[in-house]
Amino acid sequence: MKYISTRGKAPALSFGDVLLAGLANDGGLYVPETLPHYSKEEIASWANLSYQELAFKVMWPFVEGDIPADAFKTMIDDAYAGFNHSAIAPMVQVGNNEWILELFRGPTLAFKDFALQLLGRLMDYVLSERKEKLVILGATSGDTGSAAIEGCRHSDHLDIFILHPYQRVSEVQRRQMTTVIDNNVYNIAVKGNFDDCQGMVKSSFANQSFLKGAKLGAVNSINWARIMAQIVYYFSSALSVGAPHRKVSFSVPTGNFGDIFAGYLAKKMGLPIDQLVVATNQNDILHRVIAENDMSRQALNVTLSPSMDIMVSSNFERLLFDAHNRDGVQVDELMARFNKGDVTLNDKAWSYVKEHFDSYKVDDKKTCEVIADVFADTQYLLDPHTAIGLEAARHCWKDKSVPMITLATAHPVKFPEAVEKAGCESPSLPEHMKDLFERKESYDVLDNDLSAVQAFVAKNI
Ligand SMILES: Cc1ncc(COP(=O)(O)O)c(C=O)c1O
Ligand SMILES: N[C@@H](CCOP(=O)(O)O)C(=O)O
Repeated sequence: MKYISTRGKAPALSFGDVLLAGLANDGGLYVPETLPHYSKEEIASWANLSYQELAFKVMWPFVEGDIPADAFKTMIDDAYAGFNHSAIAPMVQVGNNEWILELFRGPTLAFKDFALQLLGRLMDYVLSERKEKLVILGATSGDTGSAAIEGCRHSDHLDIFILHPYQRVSEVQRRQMTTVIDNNVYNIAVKGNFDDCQGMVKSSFANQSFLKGAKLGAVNSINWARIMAQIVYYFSSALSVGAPHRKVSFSVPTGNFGDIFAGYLAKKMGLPIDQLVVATNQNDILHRVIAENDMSRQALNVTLSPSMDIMVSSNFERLLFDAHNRDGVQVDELMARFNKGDVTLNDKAWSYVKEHFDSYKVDDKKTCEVIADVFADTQYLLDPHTAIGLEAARHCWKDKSVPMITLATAHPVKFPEAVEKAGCESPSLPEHMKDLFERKESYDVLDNDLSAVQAFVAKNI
């Protein structure tokens, strides 16, 4: 499988090269040149597979040629061995035809584990084959950081630097990152917001001279392998409620547009998806562009769903590439305009976006109400991101005979502030995190300044 850049100027690469490259050297994001497509019969034949077997079926075409089948199977088995439910991504019913897909059963209690447990192993495999090392620079609004650290910390081939916005992640999220005291793990709190952190990561890819010859790698969803691993649970959950013999809809709490983009790809690969609902918090650029064709950048709000406090949604560029007939020149020009301020899409591109996505925005007050109401009705405790997803699902759901699956992207224990504001009791930490608040923390606080961050990285590799 070859991968091409959304801006059309970078060379086409194989899976192994894309995995290590992260961002394309023209500033674009890598996407598969072509997608595999599965017939209804073939998808139906996967109904009784384990999650791991299904993962192999779905992802194999993307890695074939670069990773041997047996090695890939072992990586998949190892990646999901640490999940605390045998179904890996179990489903819970919260209403008539209304489902929650629990994606927080991995070691760091967020959906990021699905991809990052695998990504660390894939990188390790490819780097050891090539006898190379990689410097990982990642940005997090709270969850990617700990999942990436957990996925990469045991590697001899990786040094990992994670930027999080100072005082803007929950305490549980921060401690999950900063209490990992390994020689190859560095946490940096940047006095800025997530977009600042992500901007620094992208600028560092554009000019890597500060690394003095070392190579930079990505763990954010700009890395194609992140998206690839997230496609699997759309298939597993849809199969469990009767697809492909019936349609299924999904509602996805959305920030960087990676998770829902994986759902869009599942649809293009043959999964009969009726609706894909983009659920946002007050940082609603994605809702505005889908509903009103308004892609203007506004100030970032601090919300009770901090992992979605994102204005520059990296993966939206991957969708824009399809919406512009995969013309990198148009995407390059559009992104240049976006970086200067606001942008509207041409009618054709906007129609494409609207054809595939519905959207809804939920504020903090409503988020708390949903957590409280669902708990009162079902005794099921939602995290604030999932609550936004569920509210958006209920608002946008067009055909109630089609099962609606809301992705539960994190465990509520990570967000006690929202849970308590909703009048619920925060659950206790799971056994493997019981002593999280007693563990020693280590992190550096740096100004919102690219050269300070790059100097820190250069000094520590
Ligand atoms: C808990 C949680 N929900 C939702 C999201 C949004 O996912 P995405 O950025 O893939 O849209 C994130 C972070 O990205 C998250 O950590
Ligand atoms: N919500 C994320 C932000 C980074 O998104 P990513 O999916 O591109 O890694 C987080 O929690 O860190």
